Amino acid sequence: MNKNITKHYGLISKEDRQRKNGHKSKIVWFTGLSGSGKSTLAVHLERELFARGVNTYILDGDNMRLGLNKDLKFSKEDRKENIRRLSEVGKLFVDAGIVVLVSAISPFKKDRDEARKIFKTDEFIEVYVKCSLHECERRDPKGLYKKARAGLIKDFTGISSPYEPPEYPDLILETDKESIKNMVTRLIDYLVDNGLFEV
Ligand SMILES: Nc1ncnc2c1ncn2[C@@H]1O[C@H](COP(=O)(O)OS(=O)(=O)O)[C@@H](OP(=O)(O)O)[C@H]1O
Ligand SMILES: Nc1ncnc2c1ncn2[C@@H]1O[C@H](COP(=O)(O)OP(=O)(O)O)[C@@H](O)[C@H]1O
Repeated sequence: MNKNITKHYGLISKEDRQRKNGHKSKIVWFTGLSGSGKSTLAVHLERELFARGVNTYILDGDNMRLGLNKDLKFSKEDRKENIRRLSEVGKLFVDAGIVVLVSAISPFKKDRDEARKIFKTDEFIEVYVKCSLHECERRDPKGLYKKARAGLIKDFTGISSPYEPPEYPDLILETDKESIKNMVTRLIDYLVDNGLFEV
């Protein structure tokens, strides 16, 4: 921390923005294996929230790695930095009054816990997108498991790099057992029951 840096405060607060928007701002953090269904759930949840007048934005690991995070690879250190940046960008969105949906493998518990720490308790919702490796590999929507098994991708999560499941996620969605529609309904119910529209 540079002691010569001073924080500046605006005249409009996060709470002012939430009141104007008619909803709280939150970060919904989807974690799970590649192919578990994080992006699919995020886009379907966004559509349902949008239909209810909620201001949303998706931060997708893959997409962020095409821009802001293009200097990062998949070592443990780079994944840590990836998650740190996603959480910091997510915090800016939450400050701006948005419900931000993060879709990132985020395989390490410590990195997810660090991300959670920079938010208020009820702002950060960890969603474990649970799906067996066998099923993710069967889906293989981008053909990456096939490449990883052939040794063409190093440090591939689930194959040659670990995934640490969350111990106490706020929600568990089992995408090899439940329909997308049901899971999105559960997500919306969770958000509403936890005060999304109470501003
Ligand atoms: N080695 C390796 N391991 C895992 N994933 C890989 C790898 N190389 C490329 N990809 C593609 O990158 C996407 C994961 O990026 P993330 O930013 O979500 O990863 S992480 O949170 O930093 O672990 C991931 O996207 P999803 O399949 O949507 O999860 C893959 O498309
Ligand atoms: N119940 C389900 N929930 C989410 N995705 C599912 C489900 N059933 C099948 N799928 C499919 O699994 C794949 C998941 O891919 P994706 O959403 O890109 O995962 P991730 O973002 O975790 O890598 C998609 O092709 C999706 O259509």
